[in-house]
Amino acid sequence: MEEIEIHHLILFPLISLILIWSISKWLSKPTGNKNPPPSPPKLPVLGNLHQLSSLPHRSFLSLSKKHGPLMLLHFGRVPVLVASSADAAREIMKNHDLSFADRPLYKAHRKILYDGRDLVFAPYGEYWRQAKGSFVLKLLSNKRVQSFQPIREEETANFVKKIRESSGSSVNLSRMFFQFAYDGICRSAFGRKYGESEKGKKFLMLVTEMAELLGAICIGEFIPWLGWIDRVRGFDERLDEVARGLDEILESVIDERLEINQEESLKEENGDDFLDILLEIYSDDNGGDVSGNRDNIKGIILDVFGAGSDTSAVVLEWTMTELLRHPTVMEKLRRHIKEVVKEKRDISSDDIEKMPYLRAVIKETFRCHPPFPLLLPRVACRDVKVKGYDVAAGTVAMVSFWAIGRDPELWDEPEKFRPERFLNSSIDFKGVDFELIPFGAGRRGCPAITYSIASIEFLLANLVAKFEWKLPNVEKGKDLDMNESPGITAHRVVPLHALATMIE
Ligand code: HEM
Repeated sequence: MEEIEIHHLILFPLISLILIWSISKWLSKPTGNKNPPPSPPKLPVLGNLHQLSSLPHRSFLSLSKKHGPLMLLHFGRVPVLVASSADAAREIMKNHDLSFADRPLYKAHRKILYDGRDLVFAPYGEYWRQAKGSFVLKLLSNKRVQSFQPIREEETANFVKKIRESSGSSVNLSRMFFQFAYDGICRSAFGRKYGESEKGKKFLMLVTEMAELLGAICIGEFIPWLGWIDRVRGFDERLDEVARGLDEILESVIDERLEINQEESLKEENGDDFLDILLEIYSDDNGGDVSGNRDNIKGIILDVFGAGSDTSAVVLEWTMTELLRHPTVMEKLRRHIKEVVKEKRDISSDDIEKMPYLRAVIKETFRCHPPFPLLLPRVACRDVKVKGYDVAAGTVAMVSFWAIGRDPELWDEPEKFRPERFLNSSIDFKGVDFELIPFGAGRRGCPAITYSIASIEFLLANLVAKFEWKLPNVEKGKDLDMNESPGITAHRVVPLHALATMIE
């Protein structure tokens, strides 16, 4: 009896080891590509996952220095093409845009974003085409962006008031920027802020969690037989909870709105926010009934919050960080704004158009601190040849704008924050110049450039023109912590605190 038990003790682990080794050999066998892009050596099962830190854009940059601007990694069983130069980005997002027009749809996206019935993660096809068309022409047309100017003005005035009231004491600018961006999105999407209500607080918490979950690495996605780890560590449960919580709130917001819209007089008062426009778009085919399209409406509203609030806050946070570290740039920007505004008390949106130095400061912030260091992933929907290399259908493509912004072949002294580099340059961030693509490019490019830039520039111009800014005592004399946090968007790891004094 004892002999048999000892036998089992040795035999079972041995067989398991042989099994794991064979499976890993099978999983990591070459894909049959004739001429794949250069790859760092990979481990069985893990592929190159062990070479990624919690900040993958930094790991990609150092790997690309060894393996080149177009390299093929493996996240478990998933091949991942990483582009780290403007030239390689152009190949993916322009020359082969159609071949890379899909996005990977992981478990988190499927659960939270209604199986990709949003826009950001919608599979490329007819549904995506229609949703993108509506987004560009109806939700975010130039006319619509202009119609939001009163919201921008009010929210900026609220911000300025809060800073004035806390004059002389240190404020947490990172938190304030996030609230500012979230309130602006809430008003554009729902026509009102839900901020102080129970529903509002819960929604904000869930939206924050959603961003975290959508950016998290879920091991089962790359190594399916390790999927149980996601269950054991509670990831799957959190996904279910967040998806359920968001859905309940959005359902109640839609019901409320449908009720209000039945009362014609109240509908007028409410005006056309994103929700009204989406209800109109998605009821066209059904003679006023949206019941079959509720998931599309909810998915797109979640895109607006997911893609909209965090990103603008990150740009504001890093721009103020760099201005505080570079007082001469801050002073030059202040003089520039004053020259345009002259003796007027209030800055108008027309004034902003005449401030090229403000635009240059924001471009330089994008270059140094892109909100999405790796943009958003794409997927090859067919086999494709990129710069002579064979890339198989199903390969995930990641464009490292983080690396492009630091490329010494493109930028003189890339490590320096110098907005002047954009003053006599035609380089813009609209997706044509691949040196500067914080909003991506091509058919899956961001549809909200004008909308985002309008509120970012308006707030910044006001903050710089109306206040003198300083770092709190504790930060003086030592440089700020410039590290970014892990996750899909790159926040400051340490929130930015600053002191403001009103300029009379
Ligand atoms: C500073 C602010 C923002 C930045 C830096 C940014 C950046 C990006 C990037 C990098 C992409 C992927 C592009 C690609 O694959 O080529 C994207 C897509 C997208 N963004 Fe933005 N975004 C911002 C604000 C917003 C806002 C405010 C909204 C909504 C109101 C929004 C909605 C979207 C949508 C719907 C897509 C998906 C487009 C598609 O897949 O066809 N973004 N954004």
